[in-house]
Amino acid sequence: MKVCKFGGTSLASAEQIIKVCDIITSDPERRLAVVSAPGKRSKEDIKVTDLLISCAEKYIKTGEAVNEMNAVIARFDDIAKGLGLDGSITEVIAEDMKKRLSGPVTHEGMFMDLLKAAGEDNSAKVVAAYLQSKGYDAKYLNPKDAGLFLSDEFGNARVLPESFDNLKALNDYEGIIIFPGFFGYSKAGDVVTFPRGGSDITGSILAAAVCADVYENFTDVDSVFAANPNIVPDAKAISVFTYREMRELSYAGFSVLHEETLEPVYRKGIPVCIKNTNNPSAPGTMIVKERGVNSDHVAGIAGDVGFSTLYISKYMMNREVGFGRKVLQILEEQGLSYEHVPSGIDNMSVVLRTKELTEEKEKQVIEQIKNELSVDDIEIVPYLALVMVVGEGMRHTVGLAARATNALSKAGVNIEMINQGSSEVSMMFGVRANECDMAIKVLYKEFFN
Ligand SMILES: Nc1ncnc2c1ncn2[C@@H]1O[C@H](COP(=O)(O)OP(=O)(O)O)[C@@H](O)[C@H]1O
Ligand SMILES: N[C@@H](CC(=O)OP(=O)(O)O)C(=O)O
Repeated sequence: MKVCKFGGTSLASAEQIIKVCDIITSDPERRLAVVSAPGKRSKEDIKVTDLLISCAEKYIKTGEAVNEMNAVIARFDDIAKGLGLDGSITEVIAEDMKKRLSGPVTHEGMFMDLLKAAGEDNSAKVVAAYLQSKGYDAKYLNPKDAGLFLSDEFGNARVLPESFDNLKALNDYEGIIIFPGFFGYSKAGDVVTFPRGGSDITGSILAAAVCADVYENFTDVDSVFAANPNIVPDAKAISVFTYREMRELSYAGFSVLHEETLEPVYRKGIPVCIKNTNNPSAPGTMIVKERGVNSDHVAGIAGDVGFSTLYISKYMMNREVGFGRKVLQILEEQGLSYEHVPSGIDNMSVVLRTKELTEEKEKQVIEQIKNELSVDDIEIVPYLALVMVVGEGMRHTVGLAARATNALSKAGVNIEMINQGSSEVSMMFGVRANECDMAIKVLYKEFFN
């Protein structure tokens, strides 16, 4: 069996959904399809998930969101009409939206997830209805009925291990299953979503659970390129990446695949193929366990903004047993996870995601570290970007770091931090956020031109 996932761009309009259904039905092995919420039809358009977030925010603030709800229903109605479906599917969606928007908000995170999930849930109902209207044996399946259980971390859920056993049964269904991505249910029965872009994760979980032959991830590009094509327009198309390379690159900014996608399929050794809904005959990019490493030492270059650095210095830090543990414990108490911890004899830097750092948490962390660890200096500096050079062949190649630093310095990009060694397949450079794109461009030129 092939598990295929279609992203928001592939579900954005009736025209796109017809392409999706043609792809599904063109191969009898494609029996399990995961769909996202309708995405942008043009650059200026708004994704349905973003409409739903605005709707939830308005309801939380004012207790009503009729206009926002109608905007969502109108998007689906437009699609249903374009697909030639009768009005009953729009009625189902309108009822569903009204139900989600009834009653008091007892928990904001929970309510937000309930609303966000409506995009994928109703998208799956529309796709299933269209396939049925064309005479196919297709059905919408709700994640609760399938047994997809998640942790109750609203907006940031992780799959619970028992889900894999539950979902195995999907193998036995003979028709086509249309499964909404992005959300599942907590053990208490509440809707919980993955982080944004998380329909990719749903697809990977299903592929692992049914031991699929391949997990096909359909998007709007012919392949994954060696750098983000929005930054390097003529970037080289890459035909094969390893799981490790793709994990590092998606962590660092290759938004084509969510960074948490690969874990379930990696464990089962299921290959992933990124393909284009608008050009399904193009071979796409394969992601596999191993690839032959030839002269392509560097496989890709990615970068992302949105990081902050906590700088701590204390004379003789190296002699203080437990110093690092105490710093990380203070972060843990504030519910903060860390990304990287480069250190020297008398200083330690901790890289954090800026979006996790509220003003209050920042104040608490600084005060606690000052009081409990008597440090000489401490500050949190925002606007850090991490740029990664990734490739399986890098560990066997001498001089790559020198080439990278040289290229950055020639372009006048100031390197704030370097981390090499914790991963055998990557080098990480911390640069100022406003120099991120420039760093990607010069590194691409150095290693690919
Ligand atoms: N290295 C890369 N290779 C290909 N696409 C990339 C890369 N980095 C970022 N992208 C972007 O990822 C987009 C596809 O991902 P996404 O917008 O999430 O699609 P979907 O709606 O299918 O989920 C592409 O249109 C492209 O702009
Ligand atoms: N619709 C959700 C989940 C998702 O995965 O979407 P997409 O496949 O369009 O990236 C979001 O916008 O975050």
